Amino acid sequence: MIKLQNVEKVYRTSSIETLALNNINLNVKKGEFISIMGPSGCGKSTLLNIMGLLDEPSQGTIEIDGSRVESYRDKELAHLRNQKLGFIFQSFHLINDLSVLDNVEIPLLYRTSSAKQRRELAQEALEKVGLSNRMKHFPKQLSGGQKQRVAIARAIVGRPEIILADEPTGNLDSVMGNEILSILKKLNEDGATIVMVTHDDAMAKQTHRLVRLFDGTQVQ
Ligand SMILES: Nc1ncnc2c1ncn2[C@@H]1O[C@H](COP(=O)(O)OP(=O)(O)OP(=O)(O)O)[C@@H](O)[C@H]1O
Repeated sequence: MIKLQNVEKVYRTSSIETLALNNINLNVKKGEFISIMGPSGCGKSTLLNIMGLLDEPSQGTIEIDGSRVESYRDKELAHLRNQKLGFIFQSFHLINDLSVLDNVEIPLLYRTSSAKQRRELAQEALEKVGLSNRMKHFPKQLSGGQKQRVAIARAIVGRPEIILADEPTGNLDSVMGNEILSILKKLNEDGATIVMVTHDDAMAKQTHRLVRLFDGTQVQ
C-alpha cells in the first residue's frame, strides 16, 4: 500500500545539513497497522510526512497503492492525498471558528460532493467516533479526547484507505489515549491501513508491527 525504497531526507540550511532519514526501506501492506517509535529528533515525523506526500524525499522512491509519485506535480499529489490519505496530528489542528460538523466537512470541500452529501458523510463520521451529540459544539467547548475524536472523524470522512497518525494520543491522558487507540483499531479492522507514530510502548504493542528509528536509520 505504501512502499518506500532507499528514502533519504536531508534538510539544508545555510550553515547546517541534517540527515533526517537515511536509506529507509519500508513496505506497509494493505490492512496493516504499524507503529513508528524512536527518540526525539530521530525522523519519525519526517517519515510520516513523506509517506503522506506532505514532504519530498531528497533521494529514493515512494509508491502509494502502486503509483510511483516522484513525477507527480503538486496538483496530482494534492489529489492523491485527498483521495487516499487521512491525517491525524498530536495537536488536533482543528479550526476554532468552525463547528465540529464544519471541521469534519473540510476534506470534502475539495471533492465534488453536494452540501447535503457533505453533511451526511460528516454526521456519519462523527457517529463512528461517538460524537453525534457534539456536532454543533465548537472545538473550545470540547475535551482533549473529544477534539482528537473530531480530528479522527475529519481524517476518515473521505473514506481514505490510509490513515497517518502523528502521536495521536500524545496530548491525552491514558484513558483518553486508550479510547483513541480503540477507535483506530476498529478503523483498521474495517479495512484502513494505519501508520502511527507513538512514544508509548503499550500502544505500539497493540499494532501489527513496530518500526524503530534511530538517528534517521531504521534499526528494527
Ligand atoms: N524543516 C526542517 N528544517 C531543518 N531541519 C529539520 C526540519 N524538520 C526536521 N528537521 C530535523 O530533522 C530531524 C528529524 O526531525 P523529526 O521532526 O522528523 O523528528 P521526530 O522523530 O519526529 O522528533 P519528535 O519526536 O521530537 O517529534 C531533526 O534533527 C530535526 O531537527
